[in-house]
Amino acid sequence: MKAKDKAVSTVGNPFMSKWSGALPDETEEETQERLQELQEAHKRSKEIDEFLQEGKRIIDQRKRAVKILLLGQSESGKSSVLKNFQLAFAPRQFENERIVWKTIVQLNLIATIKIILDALKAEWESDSSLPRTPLGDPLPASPARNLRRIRLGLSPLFFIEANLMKLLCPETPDSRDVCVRAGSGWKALLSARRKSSPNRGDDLGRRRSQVLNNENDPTFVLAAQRDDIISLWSDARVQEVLERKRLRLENAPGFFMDDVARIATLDYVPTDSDIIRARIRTVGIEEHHFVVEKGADANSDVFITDVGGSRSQRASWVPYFDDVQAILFLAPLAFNQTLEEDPRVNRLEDSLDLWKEICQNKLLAHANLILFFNKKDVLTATLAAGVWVKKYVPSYADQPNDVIHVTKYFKNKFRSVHKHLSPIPRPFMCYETSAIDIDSMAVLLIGVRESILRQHLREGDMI
Ligand SMILES: Nc1nc2c(ncn2[C@@H]2O[C@H](COP(=O)(O)OP(=O)(O)OP(=O)(O)O)[C@@H](O)[C@H]2O)c(=O)[nH]1
Ligand SMILES: [Mg+2]
Repeated sequence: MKAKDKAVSTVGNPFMSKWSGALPDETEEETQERLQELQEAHKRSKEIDEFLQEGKRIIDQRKRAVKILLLGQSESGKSSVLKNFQLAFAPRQFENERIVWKTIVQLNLIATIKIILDALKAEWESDSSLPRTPLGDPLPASPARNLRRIRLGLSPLFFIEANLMKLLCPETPDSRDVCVRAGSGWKALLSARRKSSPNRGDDLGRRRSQVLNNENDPTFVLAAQRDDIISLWSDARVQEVLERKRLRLENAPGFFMDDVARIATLDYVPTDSDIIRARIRTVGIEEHHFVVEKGADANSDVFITDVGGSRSQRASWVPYFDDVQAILFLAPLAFNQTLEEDPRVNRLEDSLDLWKEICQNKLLAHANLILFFNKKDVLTATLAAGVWVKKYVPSYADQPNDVIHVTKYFKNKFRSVHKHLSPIPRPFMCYETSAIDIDSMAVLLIGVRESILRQHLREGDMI
């Protein structure tokens, strides 16, 4: 073959175009060989450039990654803040999980219905003082009979609930709340309900095929009993019983009784607000990763670790203190509430004690601590209902019983702990939040992420 037949292309290679001419004393064949080598060297150099570019991109992405640990007592709002993060930064991922939350909202609704029916049963069916019919029914029969009819109609729901709870929380199927063990694949389990069943032989596959079963779907029974549920909740006698028993269900997490007309339908799809308000107790520790989907920081990573906040779970937080840039500590200003796991302990006192432990923990000496005084809406409603802070916190004495003064009082307590117990000085960052206010949370979380990132980059001397 003649040398010019295999002439090497010089297009796109600056060296080649410069050196493509023949050198003195060089045969045409030698010229072509030299050009071939140059071409290969250029290709390798391009590959190295691309490799370095990719490496730089990955390092940049890592540098812009934000790692957050959510801490706080149970029901403080950690998982709700996590959902707000997802909604603000990864709305497509949030959208994909919408179907999962349908079942959780339904389970929350069923749990409340059960509480109401149990309260009524105790009130209306165990009254031995009521005269009885020859068949043993108490008289007057109408409320009790009506209640029994409603309960009968709803009874399939309780089987479904029990089945779902067994599948979702196999370790604590009798728990009052829906609780899910971190890493158990519960989202995959529920999202598969309306998809075809993947034929997996493992535990998740087996549980999936059980959940996939239409008999485990509360939608049909809820839709069929919708009117009864609505009339149950709007019945003045029912409200009177709940009031007398001090069952303030409206203030409980996962309360959806005011939304039954919308939720108990065949085509119900949870809204963003439903999802944020849905209650699931976290058991264990779950690490979440999502990629920012839009904006200047698109494609950067966010890692959020969510923990179970009840007292028995707090010892398991420690291994996660190692590799964290910032801690978001949730402290609801629930001055008049007690812990569910220990009703002798005031929630706010517990939050302050926990805050002390976190502030003085040497492993966390360099972590940014960001305090969220959460459930501000609940505080506002509690004070508006005329509940006096000094009744629960005597040291508050006769200071004004309004949101501004109460918040300031507790903020000062948390600030003082932070100042005196932090092993090394660090700024006190604190925000008043209501995790159910999605729009305000989005604005706040964008700012919080930005400030964590800036601090992280500054510490690493990267800006
Ligand atoms: N009204 C109101 N409800 C809130 C707020 N923040 C959270 N909640 C609700 O409170 C309940 C508990 O919130 P979660 O986020 O599950 O609490 P958590 O801290 O993750 O609790 P554990 O998983 O048990 O540790 C949920 O039903 C939330 O919707 C808030 O600011 N206002
Ligand atoms: Mg949680």
